[in-house]
Amino acid sequence: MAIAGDDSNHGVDDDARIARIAAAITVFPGFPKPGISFQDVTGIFHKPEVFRDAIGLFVERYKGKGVTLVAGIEARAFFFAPTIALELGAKFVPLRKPRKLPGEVISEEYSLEYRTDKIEMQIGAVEPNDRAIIVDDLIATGGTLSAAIKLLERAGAEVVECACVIELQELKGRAKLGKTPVFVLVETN
Ligand SMILES: O=P(O)(O)OC[C@H]1O[C@H](OP(=O)(O)OP(=O)(O)O)[C@H](O)[C@@H]1O
Ligand SMILES: Nc1ncnc2[nH]cnc12
Repeated sequence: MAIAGDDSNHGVDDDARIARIAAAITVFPGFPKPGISFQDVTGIFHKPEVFRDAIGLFVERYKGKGVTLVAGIEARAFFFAPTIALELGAKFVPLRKPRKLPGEVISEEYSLEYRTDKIEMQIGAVEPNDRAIIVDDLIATGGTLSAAIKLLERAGAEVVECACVIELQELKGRAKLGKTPVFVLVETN
């Protein structure tokens, strides 16, 4: 597993934090079905210092950038996104699987590595001047984040960037996200 390189802000302390995060990720070959090597982030939460490393790297990147909304995609982004939002003083907006959110919602369908799915968002959650980041644990084909960007933009928000812990580079998911940049901590195949 390679450690994601970044631009000028990337320091020795960042490398140490990213190395601890990479070491806490476990790969499960053949889960949830043959041919998939599942990248499991739950080990990050078994070590509070590593959880702090991950939250710190995201918060340091977005502090002072005028981010007003942090969206997180069900389910695994929910481990990270509310804490990042709290630290940034931004609102957290959950993007959920179908029929989980009450009230008026908008939805987007998408296909991913091993199935198709749909995500929904409550429309009252977003205001026209919101500057959003979208958090997820992992970008694979990019289908999920692409649908998430569409939801936020349909509701009038500006999506500043997507932020993920892991990128599966071989699947070239970033190419699906158009002009929206992606910041990742750990790159792998
Ligand atoms: O880039 P993509 O190909 O779209 O794949 C990435 C998405 O797949 C996983 O979620 P999943 O839909 O498996 O949901 P879960 O977190 O509920 O298991 C992962 O947490 C991302 O959200
Ligand atoms: N290989 C993978 N590991 C974990 N989550 C995923 N979502 C899509 N592909 C995945």
